[in-house]
Amino acid sequence: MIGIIGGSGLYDLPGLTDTRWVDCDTPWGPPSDQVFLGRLGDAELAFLPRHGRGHRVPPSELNYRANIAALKSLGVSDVLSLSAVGSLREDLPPGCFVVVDQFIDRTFAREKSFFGTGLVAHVAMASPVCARLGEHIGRALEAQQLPHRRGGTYLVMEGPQFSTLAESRLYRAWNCDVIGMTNMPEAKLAREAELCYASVAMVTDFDCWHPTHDDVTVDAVIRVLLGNAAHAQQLVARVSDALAHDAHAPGCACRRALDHALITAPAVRDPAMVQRLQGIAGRVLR
Ligand SMILES: CSC[C@H]1O[C@H](OP(=O)(O)O)[C@H](O)[C@@H]1O
Ligand SMILES: Nc1ncnc2[nH]cnc12
Repeated sequence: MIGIIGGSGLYDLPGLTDTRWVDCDTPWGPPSDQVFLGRLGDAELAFLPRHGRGHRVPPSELNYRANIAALKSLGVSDVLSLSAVGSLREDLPPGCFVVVDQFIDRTFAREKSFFGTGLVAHVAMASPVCARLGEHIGRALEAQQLPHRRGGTYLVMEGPQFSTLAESRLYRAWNCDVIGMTNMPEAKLAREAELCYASVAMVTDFDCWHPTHDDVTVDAVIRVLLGNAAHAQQLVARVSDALAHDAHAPGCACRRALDHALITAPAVRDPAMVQRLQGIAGRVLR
């Protein structure tokens, strides 16, 4: 099953058949909303609006662990994340799509791991995005002839306020390409859950650094997003179809991310923690 996490402005997924909204609960609590299940061609989809329908939950209060655990519990193996971002580069104007391949995580007020005292794990994050999934997204954007760039660094800020001018200039000096508030710890948790994860960033604004463009506002973000919603939906359809027929998926390294990650000696593992983690790490805990 393919998981779609819809960001700002993307609160449903039209065009599916056999649809239903289902409740999910996880050992970390409930996700942002019910999950929308349905079929699109040969693909089974599970869609979760990241902020809940109507955009109720701000980035710092999202239960990222519950969102990822809920998708995993439904049988999701690949997660396509859709996000609104500000651009930190002149050559990435609003309306452009970026297939993100790196992150700088500047968030500080979020739970970032399923693991902890009693069962410690360290997964690799050098390549935070599934290259196979990123390739499918790149091909789909090309086929749709949408303005896009393959590869880019997404700076994840805590928010909810937008950046100061000094911060925006700093992130540009760090060679970041786009800025948003949500893809971390989402990508880290997907890796811990052994899910293939990739993010498509839809540029909605030039943040606040650009000398001849207005500073970002929610209105401007939503205006650009709504103008691109149909493109995003077509992208989901193309990528889902490619994934449904991808024979390489089972061999993907993301799906074995926990092979060498657990460090707590089996004899001193907390049994309650081990129990809680069955849905996430059961493959290596049995
Ligand atoms: C509505 S502008 C700020 C908001 O939009 C982005 O969210 P998402 O990644 O879910 O599309 C950004 O990260 C902020 O949360
Ligand atoms: N400029 C910006 N900063 C942070 N998050 C955003 N989401 C969309 N535009 C953004």
